[in-house]
Amino acid sequence: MMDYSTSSDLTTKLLFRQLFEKDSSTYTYLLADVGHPDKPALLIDPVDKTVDRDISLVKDLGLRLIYAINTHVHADHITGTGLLKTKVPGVKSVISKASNSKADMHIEAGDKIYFGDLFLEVRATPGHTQGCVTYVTGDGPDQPTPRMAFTGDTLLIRGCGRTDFQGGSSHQLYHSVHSQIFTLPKDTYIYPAHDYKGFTVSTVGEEIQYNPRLTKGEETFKSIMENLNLPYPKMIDVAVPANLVCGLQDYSAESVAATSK
Ligand SMILES: N[C@@H](CCC(=O)N[C@@H](CSS)C(=O)NCC(=O)O)C(=O)O
Ligand SMILES: [Fe+2]
Repeated sequence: MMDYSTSSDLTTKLLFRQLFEKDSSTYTYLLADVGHPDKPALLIDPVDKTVDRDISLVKDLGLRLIYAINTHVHADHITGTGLLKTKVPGVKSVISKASNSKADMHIEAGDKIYFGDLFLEVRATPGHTQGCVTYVTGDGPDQPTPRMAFTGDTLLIRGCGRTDFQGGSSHQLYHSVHSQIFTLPKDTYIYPAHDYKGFTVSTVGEEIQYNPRLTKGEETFKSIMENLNLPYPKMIDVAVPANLVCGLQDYSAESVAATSK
């Protein structure tokens, strides 16, 4: 009798959705282990404005949301992680220790964030901000998972995050990308936190070959970054202080305590 448990069946354990918030051109990612009886799920870089959409999708798919994760302290929109905590019981907020922000869990390089049998591994990729991290999918015990890197604003498709505020450093960003992202297998999918040109996904191999900034030597890269002449994000003065407390704009003692416990 034929064995139909082919490798494509084995990869169906990971449920993956890419979601978009149009005002800030932000991607939010939903991942879940649907092979696990609880169907545990996580959201990467949720936006406050689209939290209800995300919760509704989680419900439709019968998932149990356990983590709301940020790649960094965003400057252009308010994170949905704090709001998700108030709307979905049991959700834990996650951000890097180096971001110096309030969250339930502070992660650092090498940590693994498990959802069911699957996990995300943390890589420190500072440069756009001091606390930027990239989350890379890892395999379950006996199931291969498509390899994906959630790069936040460190590596964008054919671009990269700016380095002119929030402790940014083009020297650090250059080395983060070359040592932590470009060393991943070339077929690793790149999923960034934003896209302004209509791209949705790239690969490590594609960016090594075609990224117009990061294919250059470091000195040329620094010069490109110094001459971007981008206006500051419109929401920076509101977004950064709010995102340092998980996106909750209510600074009452109860709310901050709830966010940081
Ligand atoms: N116009 C937008 C902000 C655009 C912007 O500055 N994007 C950031 C990522 S969000 S912190 C960035 O790093 N861009 C790099 C680039 O090359 O575009 C707004 O006003 O919100
Ligand atoms: Fe950013």
